[in-house]
Amino acid sequence: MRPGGGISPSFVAQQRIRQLEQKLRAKEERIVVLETENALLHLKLAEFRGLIGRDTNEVAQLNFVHDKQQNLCRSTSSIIIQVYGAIQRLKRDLKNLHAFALELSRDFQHQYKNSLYQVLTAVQKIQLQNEALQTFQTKAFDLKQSLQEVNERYQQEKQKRKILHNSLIELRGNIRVHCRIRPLLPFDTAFGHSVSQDWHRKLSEKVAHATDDETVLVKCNRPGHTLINKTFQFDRVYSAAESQDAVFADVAPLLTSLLDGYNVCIMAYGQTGSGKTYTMLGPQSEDDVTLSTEDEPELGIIPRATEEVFRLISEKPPGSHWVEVSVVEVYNNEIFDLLAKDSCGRVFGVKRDVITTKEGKSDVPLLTYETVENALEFLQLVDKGLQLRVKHPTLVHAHSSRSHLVVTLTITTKAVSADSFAPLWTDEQPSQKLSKELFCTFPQQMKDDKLIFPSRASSPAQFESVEKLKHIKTKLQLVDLAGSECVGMSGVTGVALRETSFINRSLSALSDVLGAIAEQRSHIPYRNSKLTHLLQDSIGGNAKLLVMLCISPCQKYLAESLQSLGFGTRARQVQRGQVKKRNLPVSSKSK
Ligand SMILES: Nc1ncnc2c1ncn2[C@@H]1O[C@H](COP(=O)(O)OP(=O)(O)OP(=O)(O)O)[C@@H](O)[C@H]1O
Repeated sequence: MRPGGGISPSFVAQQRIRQLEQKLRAKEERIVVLETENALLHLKLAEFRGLIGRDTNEVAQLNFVHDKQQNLCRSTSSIIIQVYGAIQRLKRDLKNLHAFALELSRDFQHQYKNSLYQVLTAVQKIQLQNEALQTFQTKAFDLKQSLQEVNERYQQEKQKRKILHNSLIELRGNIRVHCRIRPLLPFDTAFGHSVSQDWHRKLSEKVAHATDDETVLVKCNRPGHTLINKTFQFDRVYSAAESQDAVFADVAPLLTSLLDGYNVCIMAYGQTGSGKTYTMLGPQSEDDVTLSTEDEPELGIIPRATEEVFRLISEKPPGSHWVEVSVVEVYNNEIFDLLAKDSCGRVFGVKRDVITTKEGKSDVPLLTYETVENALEFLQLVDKGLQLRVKHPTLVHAHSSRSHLVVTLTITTKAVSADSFAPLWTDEQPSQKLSKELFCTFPQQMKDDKLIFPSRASSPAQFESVEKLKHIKTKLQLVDLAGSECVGMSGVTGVALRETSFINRSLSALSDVLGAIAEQRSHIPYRNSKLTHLLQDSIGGNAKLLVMLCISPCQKYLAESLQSLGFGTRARQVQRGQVKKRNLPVSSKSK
């Protein structure tokens, strides 16, 4: 301190120095502390560095792991994204599916309802139908019963019809004569130059007329004689205008008799060129004898009758009837089989003979019979036969048939036990129907011929053997006779004259047979000619004969026409007796 009390500068400086020194010491202490702390920190730093060194590895490892995890994370998240996408899609699909399922379910329910409704409607319908069915069944039963009654009545009526039909035919006569006057044709007016105009006119004049359905008027105006009108009565007379249809309409009922068990013969008689072949077969052209079904309205009796026979058979039980055909010509009193074939299958006329069997029937041994199923097959066969038929030109016309043509249809009917049919039509076997049919058709024969067997055939085989036992045969003989003529008119000489002589002789034998039948002579001279011998079963007491007289209308043929009308009148006088049905069943082999 400074005397006077004031503080010297040195003191202050000292003070200051001391303070500074104190500060310095404090700083140094602080430095020591800090250095210590620094050393400690270095230590710690070293320690930490060591630690850091270790941690760096760990960090590297961790980094590696981290990277890996990050990679994993990345791939996982892409998978997650994919899975998410898939889930989204799945969700969408599921949603669609659900919607679809809902739709389906709605549809199903709708359909189910519809089906249920339909089933219910169907059930209702079925119930209604069942009721209707029951009503129908009741009605059917009633109808069945009335049908049965109607059937029974039908059978009775059928029997009555047959009886009436046959009575009618019998009333008309078992030998019926029809007369057909053909139109005037160009060859009727063809004369040589030697004939004067006057004669020409006279000879062409029409002298035969149909005055009504049963009468022929002939104006006989012969030179040097007074005019006489002659009338002839027949069962039916056809004028020139009448068609083949009209002619056949009167023939057809005879065919019903054929299936009723009678032999039937239809023959055309008349002079050369009078229309016999036209009436029996139909028109035939110059060089073709073919029977054509195309020209139907013109077809003659033979094709029409065959058609009708097959139609009638079609109404019978199937297989109960069959038809065989033979075609023969009688030429110069010899029989020729026109269906016989040579080894190459060609047809050629083979001479045959006619005999009388033990049963008194006529038979032609070795004659060819062809089974036919229909009219067409028949026509084809007849056509073949016709190609062989002998024809020569005469003064009357160019295609005169010089032989008698006999076409025979043999109808065989199976005869079976009559007691083998059931009482009802329904549920019966065809064979039973057949036996019933046969019993209705041939009641008398089946009884007379003891075709009713003691007991019902118990097995089909037995029945079959029974069926094979008996056959009933009936014959339809269709005859186109050769022309009856005066030798002068036909203008023939030599071989042709001999033919004409044979023709006339056989026609005269036919007339004699009809005359003997008319006079009820005990002996009928069937065997006087091959023609009558051949036709024996179809003319006479047990058969129905239709003679179709064919007449040329003009004066030129007056003599021949009168001769034919005389023949017809004689045939018509044959006593009209009861005809017996054929009652002898014959074995199928005897032909
Ligand atoms: N009703 C008729 N209508 C039309 N033409 C007919 C008639 N009748 C016969 N004819 C014709 O007269 C000609 C002679 O007839 P057809 O050949 O049938 O006589 P035919 O009596 O059989 O003679 P033949 O005995 O000489 O064989 C034939 O051309 C035939 O077509």
